[in-house]
Amino acid sequence: MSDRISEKLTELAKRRGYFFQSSGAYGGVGGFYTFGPQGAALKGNVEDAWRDRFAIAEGHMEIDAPTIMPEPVFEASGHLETFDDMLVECPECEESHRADHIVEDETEYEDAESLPVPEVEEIIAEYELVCPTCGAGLAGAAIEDFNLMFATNIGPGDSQPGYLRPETAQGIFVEFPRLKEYARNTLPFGVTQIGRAYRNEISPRRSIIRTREFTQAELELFVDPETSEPDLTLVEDVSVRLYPATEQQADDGSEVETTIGDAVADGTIADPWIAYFLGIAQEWYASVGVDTDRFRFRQHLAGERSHYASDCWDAESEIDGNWIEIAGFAHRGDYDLSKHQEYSEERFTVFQQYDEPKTVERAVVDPDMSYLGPEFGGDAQAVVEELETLAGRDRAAFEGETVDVEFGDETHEIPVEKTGFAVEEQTEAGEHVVPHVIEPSFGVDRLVYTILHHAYREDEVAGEERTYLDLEPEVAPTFVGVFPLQSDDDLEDEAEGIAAALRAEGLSVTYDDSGNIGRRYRRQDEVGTPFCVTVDYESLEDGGVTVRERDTTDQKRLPIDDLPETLSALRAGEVAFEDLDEE
Ligand SMILES: Nc1ncnc2c1ncn2[C@@H]1O[C@H](COP(=O)(O)OP(=O)(O)OP(=O)(O)O)[C@@H](O)[C@H]1O
Repeated sequence: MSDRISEKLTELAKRRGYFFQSSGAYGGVGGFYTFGPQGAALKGNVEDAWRDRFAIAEGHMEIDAPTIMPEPVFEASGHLETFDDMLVECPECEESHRADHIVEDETEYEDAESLPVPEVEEIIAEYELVCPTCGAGLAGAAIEDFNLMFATNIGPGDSQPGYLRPETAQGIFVEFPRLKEYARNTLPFGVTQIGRAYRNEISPRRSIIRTREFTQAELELFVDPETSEPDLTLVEDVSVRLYPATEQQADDGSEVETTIGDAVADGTIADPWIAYFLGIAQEWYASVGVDTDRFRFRQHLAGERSHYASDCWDAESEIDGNWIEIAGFAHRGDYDLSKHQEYSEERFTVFQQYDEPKTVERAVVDPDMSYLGPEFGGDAQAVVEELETLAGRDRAAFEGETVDVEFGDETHEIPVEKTGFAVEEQTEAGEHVVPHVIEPSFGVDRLVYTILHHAYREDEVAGEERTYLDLEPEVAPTFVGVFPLQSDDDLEDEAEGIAAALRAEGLSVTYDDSGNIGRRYRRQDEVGTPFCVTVDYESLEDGGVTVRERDTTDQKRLPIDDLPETLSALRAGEVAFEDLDEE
């Protein structure tokens, strides 16, 4: 069944309102999907569950930044320069493809993305690789670096270029100087964001797995590299399946079944913060319905990592026999904040107090800079601050006859004696630290896809084939379906009353009175609704209804008056259906 699930799921998703290609009235456009009523509800529930675990339970903040940001942000972040994929255009049919994906699909190379372009061109020629669309040979076709960001103009004219953000993270990094104030200048602290990201993917494919607009849930944890540590006792017993770089490189390498505690102890996971997040992610993924037998964490190979990341692991789920990345966990060092500090006017540091004051030698400058001249526009204090950062950072800069001071857009050469430069012993209470960043970055769409795929079931009920989604109650778009057995005013009134009472209890309810009861059950099974309630003529006499459980199709007669309480307890997992007493 496995290799057909994706196709069946795409069909089911469209028919039952999970997701479908958008703008269909105009022929559709590749890489854009609309989540229908069921899909939007499932996605919303997944996002709420993520927020509960990664923001609220961890005590982190959540922000909501714009999706369009000005060009300097992406100059600083490096996206303008390097956020490229390898584009190869077929000389025959002119279809665009990702050259690295063609190489990975057709040869033994597993990580072509990290190879230099000329090497990929050589591999294409050597293996005589062909266009996946028309079969024409690709040897000799030039590979182009294609930047994935969508460009736009902010305001009329083209004087202020902007970009749709390719990740939510930059919206957090650029606001760091303000966010650290909200954290009362104390490390570590975390900032989360759930929002849209945009990448002009060369060939979007495989349904909502690779799209051009998607949702990310990201957490940026800002830590002091010297002093901040996670509490690993909270996750040490969590069982995980790891695929470390060493195993991937070994001839007969395989995944390792271990616990977070053991993986840290034997060095398989070197970074304690990454270990911490893998532990909580493992448990959280299971709670929203990822099948942990079809889930693993894979470490990036050295060549695959971004140059600034000291370690990186991906969460991967198995879909029709292939592993797909659904989240990345990276230790990004001080790269992001240092870059924004370098390119902007702000300070991206936190003052970290020493346990005890230290005596240090420091270059100091004369605070009275008024004699520097009119070119500083009376803003001598800003020059002093500039010099102080220079003094603190780089003593060597003072060894010449002049020092270069960058101020405004210009570099000024200032004679050392005019700066009042001297070395003095000072007692310092602490220092300005550029925090390091640990980033768990979750893709919501790929997770929604994984949840649906892993929940897809086919069985037989009363001699008929049935399809159902074994969704966790916490994320299922509808928790309970309520039906009158037949078209009858009294039954309908009673059923509508029950639906209203359940909604008032905070449960998501679908009321359905169309078609025969068997079809209504099938409909809810396919949507993944855990329970259905049917009102029949006896209900009007004895105040009881039939409650049916999705997976087993077992039915029980339960009192109407208790339904809100009983169903809430079932949703919260406080009681199991099989343990409920019948009327
Ligand atoms: N085009 C996309 N469509 C849907 N989700 C995406 C897409 N690109 C990235 N994501 C999601 O965002 C998460 C974090 O983004 P990241 O930059 O690490 O992805 P990536 O390594 O570039 O992904 P890939 O290698 O598959 O392009 C991914 O794990 C994935 O779940």
